[in-house]
Amino acid sequence: MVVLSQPPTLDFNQYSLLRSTCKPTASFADIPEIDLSDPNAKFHIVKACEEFGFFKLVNHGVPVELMTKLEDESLCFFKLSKSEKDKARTPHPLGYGSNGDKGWIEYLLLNANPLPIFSHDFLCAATEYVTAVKKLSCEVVELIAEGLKMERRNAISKLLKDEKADCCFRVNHYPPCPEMQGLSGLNNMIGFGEHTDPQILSILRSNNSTGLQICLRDGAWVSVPADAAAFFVNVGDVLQVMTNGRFKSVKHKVVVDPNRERVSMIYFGGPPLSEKITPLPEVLKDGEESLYKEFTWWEYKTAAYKSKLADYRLGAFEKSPIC
Ligand SMILES: C=C1C[C@]23C[C@@]1(O)CC[C@H]2[C@@]12CC[C@H](O)[C@@](C)(C(=O)O1)[C@H]2[C@@H]3C(=O)O
Ligand SMILES: O=C(O)CCC(=O)C(=O)O
Ligand SMILES: [Fe+2]
Repeated sequence: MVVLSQPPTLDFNQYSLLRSTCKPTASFADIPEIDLSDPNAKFHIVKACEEFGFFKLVNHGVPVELMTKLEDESLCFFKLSKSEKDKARTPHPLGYGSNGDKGWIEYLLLNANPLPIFSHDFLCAATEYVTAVKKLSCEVVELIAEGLKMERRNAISKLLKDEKADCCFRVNHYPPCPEMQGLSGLNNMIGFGEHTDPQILSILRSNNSTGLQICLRDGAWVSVPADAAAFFVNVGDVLQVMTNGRFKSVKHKVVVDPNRERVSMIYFGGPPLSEKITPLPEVLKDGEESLYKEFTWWEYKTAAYKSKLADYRLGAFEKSPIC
């Protein structure tokens, strides 16, 4: 029998943390929208990665039923009792997790290469979804290579296609929060604190609830309008290094409306652990030097997992300027 879980409860510290850090933010209609069927998509993607480190992807070819099937399966999991869900807590960081220092969230974090056996129906839906999104992520980075006029169209995609590629997949659930609903003046709270994603790129899909916010170059936070049929793509820290800072890893966070349930599914495309991360030679102009020290993805990931969510993780890997 499936037992519905009790809504999570807030203690005083969590409550102050969640409410104190959010201010209302304007919805931002100018998020770059890339139509994958547009022959110039590659140039628009490069421009969006340079200006925002973020874009919306439409006409991507992934059937919406594949998305909703996994969303439904995920909700079946999150509706289980706490003790059932706790059975999916595996050694940190993978498996089921909740709240912690991130915000008002519970999640499943899975290794995408290959996906672990979980429940049969969840596994089928997740496998189908991850296969489609992985293919899409390779298409996107191949367009990036073309847009950057690189000879090796597969310079980045070969890392994601590698059998040892360190990719992971996450489903986030931001449950409605009854304790917040009754409080006047509070119509939003931190679901996932501000951070950048460490990998090459992330592909996100959410249900029709808003919540995702990105930080623009001038430091302003803007809210991304929800679109359950689209994907949203983030430049990650590794892609920032591979483009020698030409693309910026976008700072983002989730601020949720306590009256609405949000579900998001994110594929994080990372390279093999042993891969040396350096700027792609094709991206460097004559005489341009790398802004970063050489490191492997394993070294970066290890350091990232020791850091706090909001830390500027690339800082430790930047070369000090020569005066
Ligand atoms: C606090 C942390 C959570 C995180 C690992 C980290 O130490 C810093 C980066 C965080 C992040 C952000 C993007 C992804 O959601 C994630 C899975 C990742 O690879 O880096 C999370 C990590 C996590 O939740 O375990
Ligand atoms: O849940 C979301 O919409 C975004 C979550 C996120 O940024 C992450 O999991 O890294
Ligand atoms: Fe993220």
